Amino acid sequence: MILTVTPNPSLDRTYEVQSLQRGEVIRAETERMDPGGKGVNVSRAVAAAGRRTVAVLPLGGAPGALVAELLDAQGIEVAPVQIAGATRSNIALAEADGVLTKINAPGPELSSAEQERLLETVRAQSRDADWIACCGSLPRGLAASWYADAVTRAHAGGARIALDTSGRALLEALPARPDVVKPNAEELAQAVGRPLTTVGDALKAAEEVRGMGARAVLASLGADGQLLVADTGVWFGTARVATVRSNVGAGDSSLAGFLIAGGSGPDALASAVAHGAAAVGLPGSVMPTPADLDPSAVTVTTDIPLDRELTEPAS
Ligand SMILES: Nc1ncnc2c1ncn2[C@@H]1O[C@H](COP(=O)(O)OP(=O)(O)OP(=O)(O)O)[C@@H](O)[C@H]1O
Ligand SMILES: O=P(O)(O)OC[C@@]1(O)O[C@H](CO)[C@@H](O)[C@@H]1O
Repeated sequence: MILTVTPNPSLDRTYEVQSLQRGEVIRAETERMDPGGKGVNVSRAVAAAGRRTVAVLPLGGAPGALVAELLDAQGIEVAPVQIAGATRSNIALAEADGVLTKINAPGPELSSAEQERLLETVRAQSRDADWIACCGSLPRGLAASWYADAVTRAHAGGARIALDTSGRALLEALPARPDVVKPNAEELAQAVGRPLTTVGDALKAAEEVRGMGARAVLASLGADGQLLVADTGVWFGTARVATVRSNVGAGDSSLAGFLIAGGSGPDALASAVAHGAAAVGLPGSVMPTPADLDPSAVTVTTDIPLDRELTEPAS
């Protein structure tokens, strides 16, 4: 079973617009709502693959009730922690040329009693978890060391931990030795404190993050693919993508693909890349089903193109 923990979930609202003009009223062509937050998306992708998953998340207010309803409609098993504050709503504005602008709200503040209930729910649910994916930003009230504590407790219970967060929450969790971390290029650049312009830069940064405690690093490099850096080897994966519709949740879909395929080695990387590529072809944060995957479009190699410039250099 893959347990996911999303301390700061969201109601994701995506609007497809022709283009953005600051200061203007922009009429959207389509709108959609998805239950969101990184761990929630991992659970949605794992469930779409027909595998068992439970999503632990605090929920509150009308947006929280809607997130619960949407997850229920998708058949996702949820272990909710009811909170007094309202779950946030995050906005994605998808322009016709493929550029996506995202506005992420800070989310509610969790009281100390709510924080305790969240940890207790994770503990109770983690008994039969093979993997625990701890994902996303921390809401106000949770200390930057929260993921570090969660990793330590989960390891004590025997589960493996995948961590997808950024900034201080990531840096403070690394010494607790998560089994895999999944930074994107920007998060990787932030973690090592320098810009990344080539695949080689990303590889060096990932090795440094392993030096800080991560057992393996699955670095997602947007359109440039993914790097898996582990003690068993280094692999680079890419996939052909016909149309990019929305990259919201592509990283989460990738992490789900990685965990579904065992969570280590080149086959897991191939699954991660196939899931990321399929996710970008779908609207909003719709997670791919096995029918959306095209394994024949995926290439995984140990021949790392160190000098290849990143399409979007990260700083
Ligand atoms: N423009 C693109 N073209 C092709 N593949 C893409 C593109 N964007 C993303 N992907 C695929 O999806 C994976 C994850 O994307 P990305 O690195 O943007 O994740 P992320 O920033 O963590 O996303 P999110 O936080 O929205 O889940 C990439 O490594 C790649 O395999
Ligand atoms: O603010 P965070 O927690 O860093 O990210 C939240 C979020 O952007 O991540 C998901 C995409 O990965 C979305 O469903 C959600 O809106």
